[in-house]
Amino acid sequence: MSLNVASFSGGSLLLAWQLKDKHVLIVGGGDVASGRIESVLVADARITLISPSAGLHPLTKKFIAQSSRITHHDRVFAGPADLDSVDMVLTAIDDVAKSREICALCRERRIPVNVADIPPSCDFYFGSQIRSGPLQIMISTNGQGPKLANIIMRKIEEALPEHAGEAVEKVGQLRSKLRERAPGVGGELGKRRMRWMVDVCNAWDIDDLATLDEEMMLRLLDDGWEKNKVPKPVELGSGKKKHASGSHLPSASSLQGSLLPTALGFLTGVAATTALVWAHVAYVRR
Ligand SMILES: C[C@@]1(CC(=O)O)C2=NC(=C\c3[nH]c(c(CCC(=O)O)c3CC(=O)O)Cc3[nH]c(c(CC(=O)O)c3CCC(=O)O)/C=C3\N/C(=C\2)[C@@H](CCC(=O)O)[C@]3(C)CC(=O)O)/[C@H]1CCC(=O)O
Ligand SMILES: NC(=O)c1ccc[n+]([C@@H]2O[C@H](COP(=O)([O-])OP(=O)(O)OC[C@H]3O[C@@H](n4cnc5c(N)ncnc54)[C@H](O)[C@@H]3O)[C@@H](O)[C@H]2O)c1
Repeated sequence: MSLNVASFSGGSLLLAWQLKDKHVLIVGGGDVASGRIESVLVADARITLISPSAGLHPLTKKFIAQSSRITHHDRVFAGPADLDSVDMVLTAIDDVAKSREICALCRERRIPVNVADIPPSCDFYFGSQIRSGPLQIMISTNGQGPKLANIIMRKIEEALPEHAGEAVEKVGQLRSKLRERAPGVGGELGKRRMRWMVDVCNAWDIDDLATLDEEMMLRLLDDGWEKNKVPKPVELGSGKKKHASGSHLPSASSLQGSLLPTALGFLTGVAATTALVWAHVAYVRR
């Protein structure tokens, strides 16, 4: 097969950007900003939100009230000083000239910036998201069809194995236990560790991986890793157990119904929040 290097063009770099404890400035507090807050909170960033209180979306108000990681300034963007020690800027304001001005200030300072719905002022685009625990899927049309990204996301969501997120979580736990037994980076041990993990992932199907509990993981390591083989799920009792909950993958827009209540501790507000989320989702932007 020949390599067509000329076709390696016209896309964007897809990454899982690590924002933990980084400082993200969000300018604006409306409908679009509330979605940005959701995306950034789940990445454990610190958020400064600059937006007059009068224009805050109800969901934005809830986020401000319930997250200690958001600092809200009840005012408009004041200029370059607002960009001090900021790692990323997201603007979602109904003022195109001001948006472009903020973008220019960010670019002078080499701060990555996204200006909602103005592609030339974006260093990166948002996408349609599916999240289930550590499993994260982003659908991007590279600016060509955001609504289509949302439609394709729903189709992928339907096609995913029901317990994919749990399986990923369990594999993560198994890998960290394995690293305790076989620590270090690289070398022969590293190669053997990676080969064994690949074999486990190939030999076990996703639903079986999702049933791994503490005891099964220990047995898998004792009877598998230590003896350089991969026991079948049935040998460890998988397949006999039922999942505690038949969970369907939540989309990013239903995130408040799964991750954020735990993180923000607002169980009592779940019903109201869910209603807001649905209102947010149903909002027709054009
Ligand atoms: C995915 C999603 C993520 C998010 O924003 O969270 C997202 N837009 C979403 C929805 C949406 N946006 C628009 C509509 C109306 C229908 C339509 O126009 O198709 C709908 C549909 C709806 O609202 O239902 C209007 C729109 N959007 C942009 C422009 C400007 C332009 O195209 O020039 C215009 C036209 C303005 C005009 O006409 O004046 C630009 C961008 N929007 C992007 C992301 C980036 C590219 C992502 C990609 O290509 O995949 C990019 C480039 C920059 C950015 O904002 O990051 C989110 C769906 C989340 C979900 O629900 O799953
Ligand atoms: N939601 C939509 O229907 C939609 C669709 C396409 C494009 N957009 C674009 O996305 C952006 C945001 O949309 P939205 O629906 O969230 O708007 P919105 O009107 O609901 O919210 C705008 C927010 O920005 C704040 N704001 C305005 N000027 C500000 C400033 N100088 N400093 C700080 N805050 C300021 C307002 O107080 C408000 O909270 C706009 O550019 C809009 O044109 C929105």
